[in-house]
Amino acid sequence: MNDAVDKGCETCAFYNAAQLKKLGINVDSADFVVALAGNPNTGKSTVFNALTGLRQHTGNWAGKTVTRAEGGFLYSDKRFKLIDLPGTYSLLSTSEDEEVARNFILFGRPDVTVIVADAARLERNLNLVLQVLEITDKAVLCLNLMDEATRHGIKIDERTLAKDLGIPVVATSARSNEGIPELIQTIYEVASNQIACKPHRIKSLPAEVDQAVDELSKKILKTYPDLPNSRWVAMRLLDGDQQILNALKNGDFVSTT
Ligand SMILES: Nc1nc2c(ncn2[C@@H]2O[C@H](COP(=O)(O)OP(=O)(O)OP(=O)(O)O)[C@@H](O)[C@H]2O)c(=O)[nH]1
Ligand SMILES: [Mg+2]
Repeated sequence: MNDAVDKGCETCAFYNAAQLKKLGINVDSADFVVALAGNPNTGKSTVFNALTGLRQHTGNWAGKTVTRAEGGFLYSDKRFKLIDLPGTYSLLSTSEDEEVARNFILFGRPDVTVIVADAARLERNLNLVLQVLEITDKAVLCLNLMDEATRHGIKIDERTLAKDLGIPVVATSARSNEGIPELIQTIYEVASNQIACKPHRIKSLPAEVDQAVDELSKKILKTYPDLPNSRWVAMRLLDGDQQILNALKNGDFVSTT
């Protein structure tokens, strides 16, 4: 299909092309795949439109009633494919929307996941941010609706937030295009590994649970050595997550070169 596949390029989207195809995304013409996640009504589609302009189309996720929008943009000679995920408050897969969003981040392994958060209601948005960071290590927090936050007298220390979360934070007011050029530049830098993310992960588990997660995680890594989130997968298995169990059985975690 492409040279990159033959070379087994581990840094670009082609590496995972077959898995993405299974999820209904054709990445034949993309260098990087970017997912847009976030709580409902945080401006994901507005950010998506600002990034992709008219280069987009919509359909449904395979076998689901959930709509899917995908589009693209070109930056620094690289082609970015963007997927607008359904808005969710969590990734525990208790609804079709959550299942779609989680499966895409987990099995589609986008090069970058942009989490769009409402800057005026940051605290309630952080739950999803932390869940996404348990699954993927390449992410950008887009603090959208900054104009609304400012109007309410809310100030956010973006630097400290970025340091605490371990990922870059970009403030935007997507409706008026503010911050969008900075967001594009940051997506590019994370995709091309110029910015290294060190996402915050839960560390304070009770000792026994921690040990069980550790042991199971090591076993998972033996079978799937390139899995970036084996501890998260181990935690879900210990929690009796049937979907994750099935995914392990079906080999959905294998990157398909
Ligand atoms: N003031 C202001 N309004 C915004 C901004 N971004 C988006 N909006 C508005 O917020 C509303 C929701 O935006 P959407 O882009 O549909 O949000 P969404 O996250 O895609 O929503 P769902 O897909 O339903 O989860 C719309 O009325 C937008 O015009 C912004 O930066 N500032
Ligand atoms: Mg939307």
